[in-house]
Amino acid sequence: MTAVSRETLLRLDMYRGLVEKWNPKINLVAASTLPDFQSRHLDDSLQLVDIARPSGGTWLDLGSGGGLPGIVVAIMTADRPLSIILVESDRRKSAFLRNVVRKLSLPNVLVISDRIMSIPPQKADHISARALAPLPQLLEMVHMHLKPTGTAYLMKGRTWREESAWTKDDWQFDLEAVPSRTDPEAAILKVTGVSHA
Ligand SMILES: C[S@@+](CC[C@H](N)C(=O)[O-])C[C@H]1O[C@@H](n2cnc3c(N)ncnc32)[C@H](O)[C@@H]1O
Repeated sequence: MTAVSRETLLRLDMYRGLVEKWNPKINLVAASTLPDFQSRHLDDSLQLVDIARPSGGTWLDLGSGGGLPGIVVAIMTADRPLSIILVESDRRKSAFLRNVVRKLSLPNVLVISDRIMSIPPQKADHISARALAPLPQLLEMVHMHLKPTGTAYLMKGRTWREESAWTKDDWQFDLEAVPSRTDPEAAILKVTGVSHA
């Protein structure tokens, strides 16, 4: 991670505290992963900001859950003209996300409590998704919500190669797989130019 301000570190710490506080009630992350929150969740999300280096426009995080990676992106880019939208269908998790946005005084973050395919097309410059769905379903969502010139960052585990093969008959897209810093079997799939085959 590049050098960050004291305010950013404070916000990351407050975020971790809120996840720890609410996790027993709403299961934001697997309880077994809480002791490793930094390496399993924060570092995993932080690498996305280094890869994408967003300077402005809109960032749409699909299926945000407890805010990974969306809240982390919002914390790291709070001084940039980037509008962030978190989409999460679970009402309790959306309420948690709104609470985090308020407590951390995060500017430019909107939480939409609805299903991804039920909201109007967002024409986003950047899309992220972590632990949400298999690649064919993610491409459907990305196709609906990404600008033609935008980039999606799909955080995938060890099955990403197989999942890419499942998409061949239905989708055309350009893909660059960036190896994950936190898991040697995982990758961040940088996807552009999504269209039906
Ligand atoms: C496995 S969790 C992952 C959450 C978070 N991205 C993370 O990595 O910790 C998937 C989340 O996506 C949400 N979700 C699943 N399908 C969705 C949909 N169609 N629209 C909106 N949210 C959805 C679920 O409610 C859940 O919170």
